[in-house]
Amino acid sequence: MSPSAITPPPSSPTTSSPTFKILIPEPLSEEGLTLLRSSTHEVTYHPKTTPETLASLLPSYHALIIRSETKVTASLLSPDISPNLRVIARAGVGVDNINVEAATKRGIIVVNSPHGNIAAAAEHTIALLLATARNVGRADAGMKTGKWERSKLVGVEVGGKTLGIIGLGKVGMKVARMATGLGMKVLGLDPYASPEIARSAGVKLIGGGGMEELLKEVDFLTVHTPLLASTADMIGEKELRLMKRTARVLNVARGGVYNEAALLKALEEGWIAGAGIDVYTQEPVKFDEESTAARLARHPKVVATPHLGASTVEAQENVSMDVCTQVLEILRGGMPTAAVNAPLILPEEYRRLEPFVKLIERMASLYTQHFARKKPNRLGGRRFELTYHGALASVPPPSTRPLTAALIKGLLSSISSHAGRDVNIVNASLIARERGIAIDEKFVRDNDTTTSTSGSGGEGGQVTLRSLLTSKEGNEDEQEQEQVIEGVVTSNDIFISKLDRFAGANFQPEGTLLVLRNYDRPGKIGGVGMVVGRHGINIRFMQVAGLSNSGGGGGGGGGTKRREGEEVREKGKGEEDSKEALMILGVEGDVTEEVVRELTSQEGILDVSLVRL
Ligand SMILES: NC(=O)C1=CN([C@@H]2O[C@H](COP(=O)(O)OP(=O)(O)OC[C@H]3O[C@@H](n4cnc5c(N)ncnc54)[C@H](O)[C@@H]3O)[C@@H](O)[C@H]2O)C=CC1
Ligand SMILES: O=C(O)C(=O)COP(=O)(O)O
Repeated sequence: MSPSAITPPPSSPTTSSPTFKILIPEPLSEEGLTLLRSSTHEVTYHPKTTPETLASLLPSYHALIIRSETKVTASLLSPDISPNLRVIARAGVGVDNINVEAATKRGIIVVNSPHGNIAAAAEHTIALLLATARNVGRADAGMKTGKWERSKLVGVEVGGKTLGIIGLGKVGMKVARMATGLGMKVLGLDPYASPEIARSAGVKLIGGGGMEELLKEVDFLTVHTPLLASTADMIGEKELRLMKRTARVLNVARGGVYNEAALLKALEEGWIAGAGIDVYTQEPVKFDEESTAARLARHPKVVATPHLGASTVEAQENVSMDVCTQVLEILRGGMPTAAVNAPLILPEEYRRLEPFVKLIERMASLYTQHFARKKPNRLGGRRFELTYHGALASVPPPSTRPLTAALIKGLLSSISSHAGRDVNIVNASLIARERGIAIDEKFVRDNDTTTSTSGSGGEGGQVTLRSLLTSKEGNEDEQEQEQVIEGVVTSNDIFISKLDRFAGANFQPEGTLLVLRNYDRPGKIGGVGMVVGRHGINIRFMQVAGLSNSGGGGGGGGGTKRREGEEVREKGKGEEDSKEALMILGVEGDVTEEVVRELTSQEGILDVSLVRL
């Protein structure tokens, strides 16, 4: 996807293939590892890294790929321990082992694999359901020690029984469908579930406050919520006491959604009949410490597995590919498909926004380097208005966060004073607020403006970036009150069509540009050509833009490309001396301060900006 949506490599051009460092401190399936190793990045695979080693390794890494055992705490996310970190990828669903808030504050993107192991988790739940019902664990353990026990291990059938599911998300719904297939009656509790979808899966949705009703009725209970402050200890002593003495409970969600001490007591005192447990508050369970988790895992009425919900060959391939693909995409500046701390934007929507993201980022960077270069701290206290015309205005996207993030990123990328943080979709609005930059957006459905996108099919559009002072300062000259850049997306390319008061040129915002404001008099182009030629600088293109109100764009050639050495007809002969024009040169070579000084001292040149995009 986009080479410019999120974060460019530190001080390296986005066009090259940068090398970043990726750390994988937990087991990860080979498919994703192979993908990472085929990139230009440096991959460190240490599947048994201890927390201490992790802290010592992290400073030099840009990406961290983990599963459930690595705890990414706020202290690991402090700038001194992980100064370069830009993405944490969870090869699985649950992100309760990551301090997402601390990551967000630092603009670190957190991604996961929301679908990759869902089938595995649901199937494991059914495995525990049946194993718990039929004492499979104890029977197997007995056989291994030579015991042929039949009468002690009489189980119960699940067909015709009632299963209660708390949390009807991806895993919960899958479990529901499988359970109805086993002939079970399914009751569901989830304040955010869709009643239609639940009904279509044969689930009777219990209304809000229906926990008590559900607990009293079910023969089996399974929880499939994430571990959140609101779901921690959701099933405790009070809830377990409401259940039938013959009921069995399952936990393939997270240790902590059931209160472990209460569950142990319920099993020991016979308030419930059994449990199937895959996840614990302490992982790995420390058996030598006799923790509550260890006592539960050892309990004869418990079928215990060591967090195996996602441990199938297929699920591990899925999650590994999901997160490795996203990590590579993020490291090359693109959009993740499953960012936990960024607004969800569908890949097809992002593809549509991609050229606009690129255009706006370049427009904003041009803004800073052209208008604000002498006073970069003056970005704060300005209001930036993005006006979308054409396709984007006709069918506005569900989210313009990538566009506003591109604006902030472009504004700040050429100046280093944004506290060393990379700007991305995760932290852009926070950084803008901190810097006093206000952003407005407008959608203008006018047919006229789309004319500049002719030939672009339906996907073209025009964006106007207008910057206004929010407070008028005494010494501000008039030109600084309102500054404008207009850009155009055609189906294949992006162009700048207006810069400040000057229009008539259409230049591609890329590479090194020299933007010269001059009196529109003969001889200017020759003089400029001489200076750059003397310094061995090659001119890729030259365009001249005239005052936009001078009629017909007045831009000396209306955007006609001029190459070095070509005979060019100087514009403005006979016009008043005071009339200004803008000369835009795309150049290759070492444009030093000296070159800029020399150009500025040329007769009739009012102002020169060096812009690197
Ligand atoms: N044991 C394992 O290896 C695995 C465990 N998991 C765990 O399963 C959890 C669920 O995964 P998904 O189904 O993919 O998540 P999901 O986000 O699709 O579904 C979670 C559901 O819980 C509901 N919910 C949240 N708070 C609730 C509450 N207080 N009461 C009732 N419902 C509530 C939500 O509305 C949502 O529908 C994950 O967060 C993870 O912790 C997931 C995969 C493997
Ligand atoms: O995806 C999840 O939420 C899981 O719990 C899977 O954990 P794991 O990656 O197997 O350590």
